[in-house]
Amino acid sequence: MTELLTAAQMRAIEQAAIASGTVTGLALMERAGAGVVKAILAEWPELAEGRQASTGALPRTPGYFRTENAGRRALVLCGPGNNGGDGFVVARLLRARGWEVRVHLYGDAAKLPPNARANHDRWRGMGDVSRWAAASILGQAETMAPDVIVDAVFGTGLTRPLPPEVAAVMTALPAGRRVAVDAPSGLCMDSGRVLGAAAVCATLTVTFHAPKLGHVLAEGPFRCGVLRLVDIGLGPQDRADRNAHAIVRLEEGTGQLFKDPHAHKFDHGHALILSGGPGRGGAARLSARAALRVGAGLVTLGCPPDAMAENAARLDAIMLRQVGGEGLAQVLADRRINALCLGPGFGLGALQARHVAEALDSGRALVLDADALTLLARDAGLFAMLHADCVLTPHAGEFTRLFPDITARLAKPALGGPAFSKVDAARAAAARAGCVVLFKGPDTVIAAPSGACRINAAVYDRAVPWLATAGSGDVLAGMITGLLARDFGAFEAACTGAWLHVEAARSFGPGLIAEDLPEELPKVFRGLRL
Ligand SMILES: NC(=O)C1=CN([C@@H]2O[C@H](COP(=O)(O)OP(=O)(O)OC[C@H]3O[C@@H](n4cnc5c(N)ncnc54)[C@H](OP(=O)(O)O)[C@@H]3O)[C@@H](O)[C@H]2O)[C@@H](O)CC1
Ligand SMILES: [K+]
Repeated sequence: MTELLTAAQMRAIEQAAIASGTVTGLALMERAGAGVVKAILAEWPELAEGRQASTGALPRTPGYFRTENAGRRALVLCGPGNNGGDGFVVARLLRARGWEVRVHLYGDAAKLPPNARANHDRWRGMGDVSRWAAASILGQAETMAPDVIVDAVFGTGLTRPLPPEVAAVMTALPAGRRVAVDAPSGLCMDSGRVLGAAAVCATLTVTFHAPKLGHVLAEGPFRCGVLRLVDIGLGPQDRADRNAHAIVRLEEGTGQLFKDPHAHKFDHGHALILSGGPGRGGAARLSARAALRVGAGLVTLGCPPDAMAENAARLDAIMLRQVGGEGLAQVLADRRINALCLGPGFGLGALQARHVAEALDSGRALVLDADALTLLARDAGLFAMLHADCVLTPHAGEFTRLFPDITARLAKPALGGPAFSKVDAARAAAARAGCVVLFKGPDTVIAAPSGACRINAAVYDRAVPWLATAGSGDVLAGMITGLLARDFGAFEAACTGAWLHVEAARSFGPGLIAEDLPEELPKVFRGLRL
């Protein structure tokens, strides 16, 4: 499973590898720069040919420079750290392919760190380095009409907003192929947030060894454009941090979705979904359908007496039970009911609050979504009843209601790195609630009170904008409830449910409505060869 690293973890990995003597910092930098050039040519294969190649009029280039890319032009912007060092490598390798390359340095060459300085000096044997001047860089970007602009100003070492003279350039770069080395300058790699107000909008970002949190969180995907990962030879043994909970993983697994062919339906659990009153049952029915499709052995919808007729007319495989003022005790006397879902279309009255309290008191595994989250936010007593087998599934608005102080930290302008991130927010919320928190979005973050954390990233080629549709959250709550019924632990149920939810949406494609999601699960399962 892919690990998402913080900038500090990446630095520790590099330092450990260098300290072990297996590789030098200079070799890593060379591989990084070479990886960027390779990624550029893979992304835009037309650049591997000279501009005039089709006319046969290739200009002659002196010395050992190859001419296959003659006429291609790059503007390389380097910064004061090792990201700049990568930029000098890129400049040299492009020049060696016959490109015309112009290099600008923000900072003082004499103060570059040793490896960056070495590559600066190697480049100086081939070409000039201009001092940073916003007007002249932008002028050159206009007149030179570069095929590629390389942003090697700041990478994982960014600690504060871009200086004004850098921001002036980075926010005014012409449209075209803008390649960010490791990170679009201005973007915090721990949070995906822009430090201050300015950052590059890249068309291609090439990063090394492992993606960083900032590539998938918040503004990261928008700023990075296409993300490519380059192996620079740091093996899996070069782990920064052996504390598993410090590592955030990208959710890409399927948990234990296989079913034992000899098992009985009761072996797959019995989920109870509570519904609201008449005319409000659609959301809970969606949840119930998702719980059944994800593999719960039995699913019962519980609803008030006056909603029985409506639900009876709409349900077949899903069983129906009346749950009214008498409370949940009678229903929960059936010990086979092992997972509950409260919230979708539920209502916000005193009776619903009592049902939430009873559900929590029962100690059963449960998902609290939608209205149940609002009830929790209103009542500290209810909130205090949360336990380790609960999953909260807030979207941003519900998260704010539940954890206003944590949202306030997330909303505060990010002026220094590492900036407070959605991962930090979800972890803080899970620790406070004492249960699993699934903080929704294209960058859904799932955190457990232990600190374990995964991101279900529906970004880049996994983006599913059509998942933002009415009822989609109800389906997610139902999928997680069904997995809880199947005896998944709360954290695994939330992670696997979130993953399946996106996979179902990807499988169906544009035009999706919430009803389609549960119906798409069989196809997703077939793809997994279950
Ligand atoms: N280590 C390795 O072996 C390898 C590293 N690799 C590459 O190195 C990159 C990380 O390098 P890095 O740590 O030197 O950080 P980088 O992003 O270049 O910037 C640091 C400099 O910027 C400065 N600075 C920060 N913010 C600023 C601001 N707003 N305004 C002005 N200045 C600011 C900061 O100064 P300071 O904060 O100390 O004052 C410092 O001088 C990584 O992204 C990858 O590309 C690869 O080659 C693989 C091998
Ligand atoms: K950069």
